[in-house]
Amino acid sequence: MPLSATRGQPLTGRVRVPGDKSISHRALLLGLLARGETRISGLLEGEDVLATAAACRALGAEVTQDGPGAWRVFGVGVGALAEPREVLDFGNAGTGSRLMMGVVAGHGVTVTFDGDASLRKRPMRRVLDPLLKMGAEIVSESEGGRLPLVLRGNGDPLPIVYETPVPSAQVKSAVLFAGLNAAGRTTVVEREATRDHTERMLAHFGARIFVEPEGEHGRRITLEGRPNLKGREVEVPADPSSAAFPLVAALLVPGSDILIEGVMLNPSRTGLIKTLREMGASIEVAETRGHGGEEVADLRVRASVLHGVDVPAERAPSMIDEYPVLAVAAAFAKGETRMRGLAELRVKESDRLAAVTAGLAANGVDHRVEGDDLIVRGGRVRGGGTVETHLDHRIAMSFLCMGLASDEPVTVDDATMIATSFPDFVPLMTRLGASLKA
Ligand SMILES: O=C(O)C1=C[C@@H](OP(=O)(O)O)[C@@H](O)[C@H](O)C1
Ligand SMILES: C=C(OP(=O)(O)O)C(=O)O
Repeated sequence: MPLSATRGQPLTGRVRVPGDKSISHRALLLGLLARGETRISGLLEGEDVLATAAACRALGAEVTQDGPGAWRVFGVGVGALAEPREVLDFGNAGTGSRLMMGVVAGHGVTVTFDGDASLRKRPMRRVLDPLLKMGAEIVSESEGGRLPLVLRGNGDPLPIVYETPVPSAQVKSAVLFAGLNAAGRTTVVEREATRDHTERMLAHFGARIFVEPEGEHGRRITLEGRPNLKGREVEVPADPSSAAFPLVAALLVPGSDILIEGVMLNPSRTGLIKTLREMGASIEVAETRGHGGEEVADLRVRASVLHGVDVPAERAPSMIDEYPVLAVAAAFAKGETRMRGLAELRVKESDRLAAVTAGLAANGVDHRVEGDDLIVRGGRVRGGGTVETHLDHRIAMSFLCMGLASDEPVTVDDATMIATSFPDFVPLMTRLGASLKA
């Protein structure tokens, strides 16, 4: 399903983007692992999260939808998962599949994991390596530790101390979830702090978890095994990674002035806002308040003249999914933007470094890659190109934002994957005044 974006009127109005994807996956998983009822409001009903809901059902939870975003999970408790009869198909979702591998690894069940063509290409060894140390076994796997694979968990996993080799909240979370059923303390050390939603939610559900600083940018997280998790209420705040699209579009389309309501501002997720402000973006943060254990605020965004900046590598974990849309912003910024340390972009839903550079090239944007750095020379954007999305929602949405401000329209070859994380992207952007057409 191709989709094109055309330059038009300024974007105006007030919108609310859907619930945070990372928190939505975790709310369902903790619901499964807690005893009793977990009530979730604001759940992201994107395909990635719905796949996790189906997997939780297959492992024994009762998962029901009461209304839009309102879900209930009757969990089985740590140690009591049922062995699923069917293959767990996680579709496009790295987070759902990898976090669930952690859950399964700490239980005496054997589970087949699969996903779409994109997920089948993504590396799973980074998660499997620590899980094997904890006593899980790989019954079968595809080449290079990829899906489809069969994982046999261990009902008495070993508590380990694990230093993550790459900054990854998914790896950290998988180890902590496996450690839930271990008799003892599981510790994860990360040299660069990544999003901390798992830690916050484990504490919310009643686990004992301790977080200490480690080195200059890292953390040491220790979880006491075999907690008695109890069902809780979870309010999912609006996803800053989804807010990034209307936000950048409003900065780029002259005359725009929009308000994005209640966006989560967890510091482990706000690298994009910080960077855009350094570039000269007008982003006002108002009505800061608490919501579901997170800070949220309304963001007023006005069209701005941007200039290039140097984005340090240590900021990457706090904006890892936002580089495609930052590259689009950089294409319109005066001068050079250097984004450092983007190696992890190569193993997302697509090779995002390759997909972004191909999209920039197709639309006449001057850029180069040096090692793991992407350098974009911005200014006026010609547009007129067709961008291959490679089953990647963020590539699709980022380049549609480009087309809203470029001289010629920008087309993405396939917009279907947008439904994985932001099902109402097109109607929401259209309400703001964007011209998006099939
Ligand atoms: O834990 C999470 O919810 C996520 C962690 C990040 O992946 P990595 O752990 O691979 O960095 C991020 O890219 C992904 O969209 C969501
Ligand atoms: C990388 C992403 O998600 P996941 O790893 O869950 O597929 C993303 O949403 O940008």
